[in-house]
Amino acid sequence: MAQDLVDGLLIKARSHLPPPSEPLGKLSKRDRKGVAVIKLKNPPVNSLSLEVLTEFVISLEKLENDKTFRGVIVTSDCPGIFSAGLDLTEMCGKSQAHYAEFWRAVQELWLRLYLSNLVLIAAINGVSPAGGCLISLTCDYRVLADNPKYNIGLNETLLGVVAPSWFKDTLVNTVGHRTAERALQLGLLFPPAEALRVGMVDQVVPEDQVHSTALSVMAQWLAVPDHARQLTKSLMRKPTADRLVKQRDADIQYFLQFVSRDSIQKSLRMYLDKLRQKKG
Ligand SMILES: CCCCCCC/C=C/C(=O)SCCNC(=O)CCNC(=O)[C@H](O)C(C)(C)COP(=O)(O)OP(=O)(O)OC[C@H]1O[C@@H](n2cnc3c(N)ncnc32)[C@H](O)[C@@H]1OP(=O)(O)O
Repeated sequence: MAQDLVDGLLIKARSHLPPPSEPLGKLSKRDRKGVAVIKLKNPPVNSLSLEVLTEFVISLEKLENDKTFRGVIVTSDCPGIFSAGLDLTEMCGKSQAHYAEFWRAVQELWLRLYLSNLVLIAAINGVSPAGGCLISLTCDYRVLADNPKYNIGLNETLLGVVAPSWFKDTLVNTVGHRTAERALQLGLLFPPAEALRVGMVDQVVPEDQVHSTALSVMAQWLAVPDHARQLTKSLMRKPTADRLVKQRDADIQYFLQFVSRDSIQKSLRMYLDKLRQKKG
């Protein structure tokens, strides 16, 4: 893989342009070695369309297979928005085959991220609801920019849908059962200070320090021998991932049934209309 990936890897919805070079902060070259940056770029809100999900998986797979890389910083190229979560238009008015393909892609990205051998650090530089939050929760460490607008959480119930069991498991594994239960039932989106208090994120820092902090944290995680850290990560996470692996097809069937219901289609459409009308 091209060496310039060390400096940045843009995931774009409609382009496969080579990544622009990006300064990697104050760390020395040695510290930066082996660290790639995945910047989500699907304006206006970095929604996770089928195309973005697929490109994300391909990029991760390439990085996993390239032994030059030991860590990835996941961040956003859209100002103020880490990711608006799953692309709601992929779940509205489409065919069963499309829903199945979309959901398999969501599963695949989660599995890739959650079980990645790489150190993944989320540099959360914007609002991060639902699927956006899930991406950050799969990372090994989360740094959130201190901006009151940058809420983070699994707000699915507010859309009238249910976060799947593996979304729930990812949250429980991060914040514990009681906090997860309350957050999931109420669809809570936490502002930075609250997100830190409940353990949804590991650090809150001024906005201009998110990237440099992510790099410092990365250096600490990369100081641990890879094989020991990777096996420990697997020990912690594989039981959760295996629960989905064992019932992937059933999970897709459940999603198909759920998303095809008239009541769910109505809820999703109303939510999208509300977003669109917000502009006035
Ligand atoms: C058994 C399984 C059941 C199903 C489980 C499904 C699990 C679901 C997971 C999800 O991730 S669902 C998505 C949840 N996401 C949200 O609730 C976020 C919604 N968006 C927002 O709150 C805001 O857009 C924002 C992210 C805070 C940004 O606000 P801003 O004011 O900057 O932009 P907007 O004007 O609101 O949006 C611009 C543009 O983008 C469209 N849009 C926003 N979010 C999405 C999305 N998730 N998917 C598709 N499109 C989205 C929005 O409608 C606007 O469109 P236009 O009006 O420009 O056409």
